[in-house]
Amino acid sequence: MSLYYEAAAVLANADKVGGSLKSRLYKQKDLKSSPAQIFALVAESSKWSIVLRDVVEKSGLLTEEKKLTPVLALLLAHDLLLKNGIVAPANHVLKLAINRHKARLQAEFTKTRIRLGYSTVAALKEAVRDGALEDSPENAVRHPRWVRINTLKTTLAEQLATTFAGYQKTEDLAAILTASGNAKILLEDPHIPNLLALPSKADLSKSSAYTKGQIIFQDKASCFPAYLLNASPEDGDVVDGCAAPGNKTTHLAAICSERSQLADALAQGVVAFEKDPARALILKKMVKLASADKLVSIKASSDFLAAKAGSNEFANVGALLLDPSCSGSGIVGRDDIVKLHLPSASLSANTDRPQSKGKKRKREPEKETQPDTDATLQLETDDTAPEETPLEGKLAERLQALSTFQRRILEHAMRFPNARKITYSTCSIYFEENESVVFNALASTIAKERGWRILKREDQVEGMRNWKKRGVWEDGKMEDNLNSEMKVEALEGCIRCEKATEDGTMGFFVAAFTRDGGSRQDVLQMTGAGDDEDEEWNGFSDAEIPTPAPELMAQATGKTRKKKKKHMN
Ligand SMILES: C[S@@+](CC[C@H](N)C(=O)[O-])C[C@H]1O[C@@H](n2cnc3c(N)ncnc32)[C@H](O)[C@@H]1O
Repeated sequence: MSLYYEAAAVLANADKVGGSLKSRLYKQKDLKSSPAQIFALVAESSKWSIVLRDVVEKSGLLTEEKKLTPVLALLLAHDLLLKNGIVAPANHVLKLAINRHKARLQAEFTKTRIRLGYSTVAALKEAVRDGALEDSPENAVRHPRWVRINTLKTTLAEQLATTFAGYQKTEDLAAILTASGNAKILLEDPHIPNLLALPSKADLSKSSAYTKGQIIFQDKASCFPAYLLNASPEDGDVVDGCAAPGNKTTHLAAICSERSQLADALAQGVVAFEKDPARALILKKMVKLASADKLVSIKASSDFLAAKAGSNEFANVGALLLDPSCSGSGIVGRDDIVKLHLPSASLSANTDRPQSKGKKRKREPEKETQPDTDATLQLETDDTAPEETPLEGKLAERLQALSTFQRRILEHAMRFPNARKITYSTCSIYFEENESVVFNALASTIAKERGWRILKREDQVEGMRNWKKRGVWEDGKMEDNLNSEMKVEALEGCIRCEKATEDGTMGFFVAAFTRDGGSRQDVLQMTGAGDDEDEEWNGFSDAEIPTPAPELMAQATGKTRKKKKKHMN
């Protein structure tokens, strides 16, 4: 076997040896290539994969060379474009395949380099070496610094005239993505009101607007749920079921406050549940810093699943935002992993990536050498523990536990008798935690009894309606006895964000649910059955709860502000 086939097989974990890249390599006794050579190829290709993915896709290589898998294409493109060529005899099938596309690949490589803003190959190499293109917190190219203007304390106009005075406005996110950290350039987001994009290295943490809670660092995708929920004064109170550290809670409060001012109505209350006591403290600080404590009532150390939906306490709840614990797979990755951004055959040549609108993800026949159905293949480089369970097995079990919990949360929200709006979101890229939870919840007894349905794209607030990336379907992940028209409509209603793309977002998923009003008496009668079912739930492992981003913790644990009077209506 050639170096490339061997590397692809190790990545695919075809022999099911499990463990990290290094342990997989050193357990293979019959490798023709040296483990060090394979390791170097994989590690180097992984660093370049964010660039090479686009090059391979745009070249049309995968469409034309059916023998190549995404992993093989990436490894070969790496050696062809960045090394001294393919390590294989002249008539080797892989060498012949990649060499047929040499000119096109080189041209696409040049175009990608220029698009990324590097005038020379040496400059691009330096950026790749420094990890400047990766979707890490240090990312200089793919992830802007998103800044939400906290309208509970200030206005966009005020901030543009003060904190951002002298900044040049652009409508081109690419300009933000490629700007240096100290460039005074900003973009007013076209989808989310009161949201700005700045260069990723822009440091506003010492600005008075930040320390006063007038601006909040919040990823664009994370602003989708509160905006999509679109709660208005006539909806009554709003529940945030899984609230800490509180970004979405304070966003909700800001939206509710604005709407009530516009409607000249009393602002509705926001009830924020947080099960974890330590995180509830962070939530309290965040809410106070944002001056949301006038609207938000915090249920600290409270399990949302234990809330009696039919009780008088929640009789005025008309909308719920659910952002439960998830795998966090959409969040920026760790440093001790090799991460290959895989090209997709379906996105090859002349298609914008990624495009998933209501379509099945393509599974190529070479599935064997493509171990991960996601666009990114991640693998630890080193084993820190002697455990050797295959990663895929662990992941599948974890996803199963998470999706069961997430579905419980969502179905519990559907029991609130006067609720008419729900959003469900995760910062996960996995179908199991996203579309699968949505479809399973829609098929539940409670959803059918109460008439819950997905909020159609055409009925969503403008910015969300205009967002292009929608739900995806993955074959074989759940029973598919769905009416195809409804399935397409539901997927179209779901919203996805991908990380490390030109959109500048983290990996994220959100869907909204709605239902028409029924008689209040009817729905109250139904509530009893639902509450019994809730009691079976025995909680969820805290180990699954992702920790908040350091910047959030810093903001939350900063100086406390003067306490304002809290009230709920
Ligand atoms: C993904 S985080 C929420 C992030 C938050 N929405 C934000 O934007 O800042 C999930 C939170 O839900 C909490 N949680 C998990 N299960 C819960 C439950 N049953 N009831 C209340 N909170 C829960 C976790 O402790 C965690 O703080």
